[in-house]
Amino acid sequence: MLIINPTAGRERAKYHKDALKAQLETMFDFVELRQTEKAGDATAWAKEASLAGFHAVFSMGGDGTLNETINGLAQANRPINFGFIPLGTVNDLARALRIPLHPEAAIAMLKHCRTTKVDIARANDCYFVNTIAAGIMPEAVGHVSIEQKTRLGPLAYFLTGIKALQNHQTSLFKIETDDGKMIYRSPLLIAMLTSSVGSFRNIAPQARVDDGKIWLAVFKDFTYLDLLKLVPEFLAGAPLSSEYMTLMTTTRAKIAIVDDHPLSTNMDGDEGPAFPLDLEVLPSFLTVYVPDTPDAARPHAFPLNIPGIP
Ligand SMILES: Nc1ncnc2c1ncn2[C@@H]1O[C@H](COP(=O)(O)OP(=O)(O)OP(=O)(O)O)[C@@H](O)[C@H]1O
Repeated sequence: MLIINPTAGRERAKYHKDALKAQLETMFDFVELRQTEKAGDATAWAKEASLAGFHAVFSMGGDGTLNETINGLAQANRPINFGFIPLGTVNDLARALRIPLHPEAAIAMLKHCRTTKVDIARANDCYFVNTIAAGIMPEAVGHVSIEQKTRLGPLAYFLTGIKALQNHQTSLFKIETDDGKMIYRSPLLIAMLTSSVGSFRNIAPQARVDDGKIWLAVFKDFTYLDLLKLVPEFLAGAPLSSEYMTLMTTTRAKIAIVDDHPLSTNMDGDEGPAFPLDLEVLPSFLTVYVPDTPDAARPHAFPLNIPGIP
């Protein structure tokens, strides 16, 4: 089954859907193409395909479409292959798996592909494949406009987030992991499964898509001087030091907000479930089509995130 979001990535799917279907017809006996009409379609159809015993589900769209499709596969909980053609602004999973960010190249990649295992995680009754984040920064990036995304690419999220961090709004988080209970006051908390977060690789560069771990970063409050020092280093690809965050790994986490200030979450780029969060990794749940090169699951070496350059 091929699920396409015709509105994703500034409606670019129409230019690529025929080539993708034709490529898939060389790989499978039968390809059913469906185009989403609303939120929830990709989840329902991926689940339907999985329960019906389809060999594979492919999706073409941004991170929202990817997340919806994965939720359908997780709800069905059957063995099935998964492939995707990125059309969005950030495309963290594609970056982490070295799937080309240009649709034509990603379709061509399917001529010489293999499958690899990828972890997903459950957050309450939803699933994610990249990140779940909470704090002033993810709340702000939820309001980035299509114009900003078009003009600046992933930098639109970064600049909006940095601006928001200057508000110094923090929350008191109670975190229970494999290592025990902790309390942190923090402006930003990110749980990650891959090394690519908002297209950057500085937070948990060691994370592997199949390491069976949730990487949890709890940030310290940033002063103006911290930001001045940090931003150029961050943009140049330097890993973030423990001076600015506590980084831990776990297979489960329960996270609650202790103070009264309500906070929403952002999951794979869209609004996520509400606190308290119950996180659990599902190791190697997905079997994903990736380039047939030995280093396919390694991160890109290129550290700078220049809009339009993968
Ligand atoms: N036909 C449709 N019309 C409007 N919205 C749709 C339609 N089909 C799906 N959607 C919704 O569009 C949302 C956004 O899609 P997606 O994130 O894939 O694209 P995008 O916003 O262009 O990508 P990015 O955020 O990475 O730039 C999805 O979460 C989905 O619920």
